[in-house]
Amino acid sequence: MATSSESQRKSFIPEDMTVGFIGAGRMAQAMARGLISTGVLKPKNITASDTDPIMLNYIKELGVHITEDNTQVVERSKLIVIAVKPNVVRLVLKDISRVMSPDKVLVSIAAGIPISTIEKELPPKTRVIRVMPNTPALVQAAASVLAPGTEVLPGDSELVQELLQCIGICEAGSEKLLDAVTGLSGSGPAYAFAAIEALSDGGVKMGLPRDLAIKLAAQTLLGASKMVLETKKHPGQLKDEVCSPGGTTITAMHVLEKGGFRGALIDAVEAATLKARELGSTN
Ligand SMILES: NC(=O)C1=CN([C@@H]2O[C@H](COP(=O)(O)OP(=O)(O)OC[C@H]3O[C@@H](n4cnc5c(N)ncnc54)[C@H](O)[C@@H]3O)[C@@H](O)[C@H]2O)C=CC1
Ligand SMILES: O=C(O)[C@@H]1CCC=N1
Repeated sequence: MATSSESQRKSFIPEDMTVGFIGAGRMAQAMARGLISTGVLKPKNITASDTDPIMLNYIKELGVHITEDNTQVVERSKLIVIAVKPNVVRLVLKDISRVMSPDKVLVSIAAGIPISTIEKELPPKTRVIRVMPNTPALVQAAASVLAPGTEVLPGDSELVQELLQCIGICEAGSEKLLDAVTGLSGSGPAYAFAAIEALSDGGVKMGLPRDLAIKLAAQTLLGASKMVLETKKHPGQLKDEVCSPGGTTITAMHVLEKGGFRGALIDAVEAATLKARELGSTN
């Protein structure tokens, strides 16, 4: 139950909040669907643009306004989310620069693209916030980190954080963290999906039906994640609590160690982080 101080906490999201997505692909669809299903945004207050009519048709199913004109998204929205691939960001910013005004907030979710690059393409005083979310936004389980630009006003970061907290967790951080956030939680759902698939392959190999194996693998990752978040115990301690002396789990952990399981995950996060940095310097 919410405490009285929580229920009285000021909301930064106005009743008539309007949000626009430039690029109506996977992330825009996940975020729009997540925000609509929590009830925090009305579909009529969302506008999405894309150069691909097929993507526009998908997102239209949510009841949002669609357009092929990126400037219309800006004109119709208080908060504009840049959700195109990193190599298209500059082009889009040039496209919308003449209609951006200081009463709007621009959020970029593009991997690697620094705030300074975004601010340079837009009129002075443009309020920019860079965010790294992830696809579980679709089911209100996103992990996001935001970093404010140089021109944000009091309340801007809080507004974006509150919106993102409607679809998961959102931490405020500094920009220097964002490439590593990309390598860990931005790309991380793919690592987890691969783990679920591989675990279920193991189950199938040992005789389980595929659908049961996938369900058990997914629920096991979900349950383990909830235990880390809710018990606040160190994951190493929780791992130890599963490992009975001389038992099945420690035997399997030995196999994982020999296979370089932890090293592979550390390498994966490092590689994705370095790639995010590279995207920032080449785009
Ligand atoms: N997919 C993911 O898990 C995550 C992606 N991101 C970032 O989000 C951004 C979008 O990624 P996705 O949604 O995966 O890509 P996507 O390819 O699914 O969507 C991008 C959309 O932009 C459209 N587009 C291309 N040029 C355009 C233009 N000039 N004007 C308007 N729309 C245009 C494309 O047709 C496409 O539908 C990227 O910058 C990525 O780094 C961030 C976090 C997670
Ligand atoms: O793979 C990518 O580049 C994007 C950024 C984070 C997740 N997907």
